[in-house]
Amino acid sequence: MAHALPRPVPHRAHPRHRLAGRCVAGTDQPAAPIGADAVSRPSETFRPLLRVRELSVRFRTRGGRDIAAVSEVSFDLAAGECLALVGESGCGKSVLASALLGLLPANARTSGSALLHHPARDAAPGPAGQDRPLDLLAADEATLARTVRGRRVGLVPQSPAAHLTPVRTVGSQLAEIVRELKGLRGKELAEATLAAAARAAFPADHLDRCPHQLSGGLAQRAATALALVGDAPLLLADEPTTGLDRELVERTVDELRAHTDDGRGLLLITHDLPAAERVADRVAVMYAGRLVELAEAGPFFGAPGPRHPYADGLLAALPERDFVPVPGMPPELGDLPDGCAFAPRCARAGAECAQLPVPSDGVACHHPVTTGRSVSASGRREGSTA
Ligand SMILES: Nc1ncnc2c1ncn2[C@@H]1O[C@H](COP(=O)(O)OP(=O)(O)OP(=O)(O)O)[C@@H](O)[C@H]1O
Ligand code: NI
Repeated sequence: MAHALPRPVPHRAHPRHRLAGRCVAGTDQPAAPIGADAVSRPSETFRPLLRVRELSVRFRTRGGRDIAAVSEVSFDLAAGECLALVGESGCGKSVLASALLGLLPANARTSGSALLHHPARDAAPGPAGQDRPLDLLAADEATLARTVRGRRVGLVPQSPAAHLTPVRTVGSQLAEIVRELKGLRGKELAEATLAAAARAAFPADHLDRCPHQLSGGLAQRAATALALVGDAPLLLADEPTTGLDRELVERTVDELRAHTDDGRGLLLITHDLPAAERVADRVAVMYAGRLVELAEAGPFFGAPGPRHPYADGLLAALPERDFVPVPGMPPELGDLPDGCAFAPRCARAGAECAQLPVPSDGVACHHPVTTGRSVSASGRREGSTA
């Protein structure tokens, strides 16, 4: 049975297609570069929703080894923007999202900053300092629990089953969140709960089921419905389309994209590059804990294509393209080289790759790719190969 969302967002209407190759949504500033040079970006008019600088996460194992899960990640997320975060399994995407929400385990140590702004109020700072951005990495647990999670930052978790209460129906969990965040009661609450389920294409006739009675795809939709209720200014969606068929993938990412209307932001963590191409304004590519490329989605998926050899390989691995996987395996995050971590898998690697590349103009590579590609992630032809 098809469970329709109220209004699928037409692909061509996305802001990215109006902005591709130009500026970050709603600003006069170019897209943020990665790495240390991002810090020096002009900031008088650019008011990002989220400004992450030099974010690192280290896990200390029982054996005393350090796992470098996230290293010196810097990026901005503008109001109204969808940023897709992509990269192979284990490269640190979920750890990054957990760090932003204060959900890391006790053996984790973070450094850097992640400033969450009040988009509407930042234009006119208030007298009592209430409008100052909140550093999510420095905030205490009470602040995160009371004012951030679900309210200022929503999360579609990667493992919905682990985040849903197993012994309560989806309907009661959804109603509880709607009551808490919207203050509704009685008939209005029932109607708003049904509407919240429909937003994530969760079928109304399954609301009386407990999470363990649901398929993986339905549990995913339940988690998405819960995350959307608060209309949080920033939404982190960690693999929100796992277990969904193509049509539902597209409906789900369109609904998430619609979340960015009215100046809200979306960080979409996904393995699904065609889904990222469909809705993202920009793409951040992560490898072994580092951002290796941060690019406008239009040129990245179309022409001239990605510039980091790893990003180029990720796109080439798609069935719609060359269907050739990136050779080799990602490195152990507990035993990273001093230089470029991708070098052992990179056909372009040379002696200079023993040094860590300094990010420049959105790419961290000593010898970025310069030739273009001709086919989009979804297989669409986008002009000739450069
Ligand atoms: N508590 C922990 N202790 C030690 N290492 C951890 C811990 N949690 C995560 N890691 C490691 O951090 C790395 C990054 O994991 P993460 O879950 O962020 O990857 P990911 O990019 O989200 O992958 P996937 O696409 O499979 O979800 C992995 O190597 C993982 O083993
Ligand atoms: Ni993950």
